Formats: sequence, C-alpha cells, structure tokens
Amino acid sequence: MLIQNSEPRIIIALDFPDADTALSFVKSLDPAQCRLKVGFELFVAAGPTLIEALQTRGFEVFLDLKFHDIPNTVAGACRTAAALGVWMINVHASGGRRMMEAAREALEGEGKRPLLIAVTVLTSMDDAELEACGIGRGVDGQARFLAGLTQESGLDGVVCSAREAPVLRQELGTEFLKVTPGIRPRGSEAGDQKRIVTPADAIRDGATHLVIGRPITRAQDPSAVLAAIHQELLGLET
Ligand SMILES: O=C(O)c1cc(=O)[nH]c(=O)n1[C@@H]1O[C@H](COP(=O)(O)O)[C@@H](O)[C@H]1O
Repeated sequence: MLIQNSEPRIIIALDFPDADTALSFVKSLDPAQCRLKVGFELFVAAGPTLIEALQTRGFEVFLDLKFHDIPNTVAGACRTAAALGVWMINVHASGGRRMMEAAREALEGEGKRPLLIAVTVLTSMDDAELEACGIGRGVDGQARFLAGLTQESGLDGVVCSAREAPVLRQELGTEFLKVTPGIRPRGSEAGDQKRIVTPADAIRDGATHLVIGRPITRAQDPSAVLAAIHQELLGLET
C-alpha cells in the first residue's frame, strides 16, 4: 500500500464522550491535514450517524473497534463497518489466522473496501504486563510474531508501537502499513501509554501513520499543535 506524499499521515483520536463535543472539536480541523479515529467511547455514544457527519465534512474515518471474536462474528462486523464507508477498520491479531482471514474475505467484493489492519500488542503494555498475561517472549517478540501472522492472513497492516516499526519494516516491507499510537511530542505527558515515541522519530523509524489523541485533543490550541507536528515532519515525508 503506497503512501502518497500528499496523504495525511496524522490520525487524530476523537476519544470524546458524545457527538456534540466531537463535532465542535473538528470544526477547527482541515480534512487535508488529518484523518479522524472513532473508537469505543464515541461510537457507543454516537454510532453510525456521527461517522456519516464526519465523512460529510470531508474527513476520512478510521473506525477503531478492535474486533476480537469468533470468525463468523468478526466477518459480519467487518461487513457492517465497511457499509459505513469508512477508510480503515481493525481487529485484534490475537484473534488468530482464521479470524483475520474471515475478516479479509468479508470485505472482498465491497465496492469501496476499507483498509483492514490488526492490533499487535497494545502500546499501553510492557514486557512485565505481557508476561503477567502468560506471554513470555516480550513485547518485541510478540509484536513481530503477530505482525507476521497478520501479513500471512492477507491484511493491509498492523497497529503497533513505533518502537517496533524498524524491525517490522525490515521483515514485512514498507508497503505493509504500520499505524502507530503512543505518539508524544517532546514534553507532553505519557498518560497510560508505556511505549511512546515522538512524531518525527516514529516516521523515521518506519511508521506509515501516526495516531495522536490527547496531545492534540486536550491542547489549548489543537490546530497549533497539529501544525507544529506537521512542521516537525516536513522533509521526513519521502
Ligand atoms: O488501536 C488503536 O488505535 C490503539 C492501539 C494501541 O495499541 N494503543 C492505542 O493507544 N490505541 C489508540 O490510540 C489512541 C491513543 O490516544 P492518546 O494516548 O490520547 O494519544 C487511543 O484512542 C487508543 O485507543
């Protein structure tokens, strides 16, 4: 999947509790400068109507519902999500090969197919937390393993930390998408994120898209923060 130079690489996470707050926030944003991510909190509150409202305003939407269930259920959810006309959807890679293949097959034949990616290891986790879940190969090993499984299952890319992006670029190529949350401009608070990286380092390391929430959504002047990040990335977008 080739990334166009003109393509907005920043995806703003709209983690807001309701449609009014989200729509008033996006008023100051330009669809040419960013895409938008709608996750559980906002989708549970505002649903498909909000997705349509954002798309009508010209934004491409990443519907981040991280499906993780039996193959038949996930396939149905992906089909329904695709019908909303969104740009990108995701599943959990740990749902396994059959689940991911069912998700991909469900999208075949859709007129406008969304990109389908899989979450590897959440950026809020570190080696110790993974170990406590019974996974002893560490974050790097697990992310590499699940990213490989994702590519073999025919998906378009993964959600991972930018810390894992260099090795995934080397092993899986530049066209396999690496969508990286846990992005923190220098000086901003990590919050609940453990594996954080600055925007410029993430792009240098091979991230194809950056997911950024609180550093922009909680800023006094969100557009200024977005513009500063674009400035930081100038010249890196090859
Ligand atoms: O799938 C995601 O988008 C995701 C995966 C992951 O491993 N870590 C992660 O933080 N996210 C999402 O990325 C966003 C990060 O937001 P901030 O931490 O506020 O920048 C949130 O909406 C998370 O749900």
